[in-house]
Amino acid sequence: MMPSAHFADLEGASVLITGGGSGIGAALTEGFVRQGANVAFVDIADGPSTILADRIEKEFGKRPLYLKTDLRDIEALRASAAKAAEAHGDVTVLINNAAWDERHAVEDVTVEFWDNNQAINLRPHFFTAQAVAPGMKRAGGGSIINFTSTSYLINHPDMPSYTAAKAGILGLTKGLAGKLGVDGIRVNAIAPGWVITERQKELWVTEQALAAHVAKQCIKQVMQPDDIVGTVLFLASDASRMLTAQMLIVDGGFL
Ligand SMILES: NC(=O)c1ccc[n+]([C@@H]2O[C@H](COP(=O)([O-])OP(=O)(O)OC[C@H]3O[C@@H](n4cnc5c(N)ncnc54)[C@H](O)[C@@H]3O)[C@@H](O)[C@H]2O)c1
Repeated sequence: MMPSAHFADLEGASVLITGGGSGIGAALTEGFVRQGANVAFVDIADGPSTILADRIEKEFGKRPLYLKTDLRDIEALRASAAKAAEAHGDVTVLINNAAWDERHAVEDVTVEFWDNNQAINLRPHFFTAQAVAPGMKRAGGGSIINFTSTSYLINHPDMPSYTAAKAGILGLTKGLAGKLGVDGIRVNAIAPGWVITERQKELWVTEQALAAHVAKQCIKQVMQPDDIVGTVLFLASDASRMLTAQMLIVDGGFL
């Protein structure tokens, strides 16, 4: 369920989301459009991204700007960040959401696999921030929200390269927050628990694993992509004006 809250300062805000075409990112794209924000998103998945932009335009009369970009290509990513600012004004909300949660056995990991994994799961988070920071400074401030994951905290054994990147994102968040805070730029991380996207259903969900996971949550409900939106809106808005360098966990109270 989409959150009912309305944040007036997000109306007309220039928002850039990575991986905004499917999964949690798609819920974020819709969630920010619902607030009246001008959303640009980068993704590589043409089909879902175009279907999403069409649906949102039809439903809310406001089309998010889909910028096809492989975020492993930093020059292309920089160009897309510039296009978002051209279209909507200086980006004041950046959400680093895209990731690749491929499972991998320790013995199978090559240097190429490791580098490719980090090039999706960690490296873009720095370079998008670098790209939008001058515009945020010009605008008098901004909010950067980096997606990490509880998987690195709960002994998830099947994706060490991913969990290493997700732990790195917290270090990056704190490092950037310290540096960019003087310009009014806040940098926070959000760590979801298990959120049941279409991709999760296709690849990783089994009835047994999901039941066991939900049993450990205080709130015994399966988390949906929409359940992540409210916390991100809060972190983006001036409701969280003095909140920076933090990680908020949204996992239904997994114990
Ligand atoms: N779903 C979960 O259970 C869960 C749990 C913890 C953390 N997270 C985090 O939340 C965020 C969103 O997760 P999700 O499950 O919606 O992910 P997802 O894999 O379903 O979607 C990621 C999006 O990023 C895009 N993307 C992937 N590689 C790309 C590339 N090279 N260039 C451009 N775009 C690319 C994909 O096309 C997709 O639209 C991620 O950072 C993930 O690590 C998710």
